[in-house]
Amino acid sequence: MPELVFFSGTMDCGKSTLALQIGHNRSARGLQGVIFTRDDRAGEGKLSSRLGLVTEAVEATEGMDMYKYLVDQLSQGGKVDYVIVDEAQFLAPEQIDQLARVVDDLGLDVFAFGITTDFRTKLFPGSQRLIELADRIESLQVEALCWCGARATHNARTVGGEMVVEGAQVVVGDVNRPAEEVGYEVLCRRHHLRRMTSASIRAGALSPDVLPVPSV
Ligand SMILES: Nc1ncnc2c1ncn2[C@@H]1O[C@H](COP(=O)(O)OP(=O)(O)O)[C@@H](O)[C@H]1O
Ligand SMILES: Cc1cn([C@H]2C[C@H](O)[C@@H](COP(=O)(O)O)O2)c(=O)[nH]c1=O
Repeated sequence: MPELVFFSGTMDCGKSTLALQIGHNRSARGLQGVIFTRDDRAGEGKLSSRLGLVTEAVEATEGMDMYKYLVDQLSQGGKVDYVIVDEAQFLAPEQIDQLARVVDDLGLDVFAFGITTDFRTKLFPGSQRLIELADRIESLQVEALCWCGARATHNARTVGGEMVVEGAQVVVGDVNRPAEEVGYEVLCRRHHLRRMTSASIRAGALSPDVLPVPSV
């Protein structure tokens, strides 16, 4: 049975890498996929992983009918065996509905990848709809870690190392950016709720929340 699968996790947990691996393994067996993405850091029409791999993709622009796009491909004689969607959190809920129709009416597997919540711990509309409609939700096995060593579950936005909790929901960016830039850091819930980033911990020096460092 074809499925709509949502691979979700924090930033930097390997979602795009897995998307590329799934595409590679299928194309190695002669299957042809359509890869969609939206607002990838590498630029329009790219799906990129921090491991250095990048592939061409179809930019899922605002208002694009993804079901119609695939029907058009098929009716023009194109071969489509599966669909990959990266940065799926940025899609509109209607586009997730279109992806569900791709599974149900066109019989194609759809593998969607995205972060669940934004820097304020609120669901992205696209992710919310995926949680509502997906046949399966998968957490990635390689877990990103908070500075304290616990599993990172939330995404923080930082400016000058300080966590911010106000601003636009969508600001394309990356982890490990220079302090003066807008950046992101993955944190455990405890430290997200306390607004404790790695930079604020360094600035605050000794804190009971910092892992003990063994003396050499
Ligand atoms: N230099 C590196 N060596 C090994 N693994 C790395 C390196 N840089 C990044 N990674 C791996 O890549 C992961 C991020 O992959 P990526 O697919 O870009 O994440 P996501 O799409 O979830 O944001 C990191 O969690 C880490 O496991
Ligand atoms: C938390 C959060 C993230 N974003 C942006 C930042 C990145 O461009 C992407 C996530 O990409 P990744 O491959 O999963 O690292 O989302 C945002 O716009 N708003 C946010 O709140």
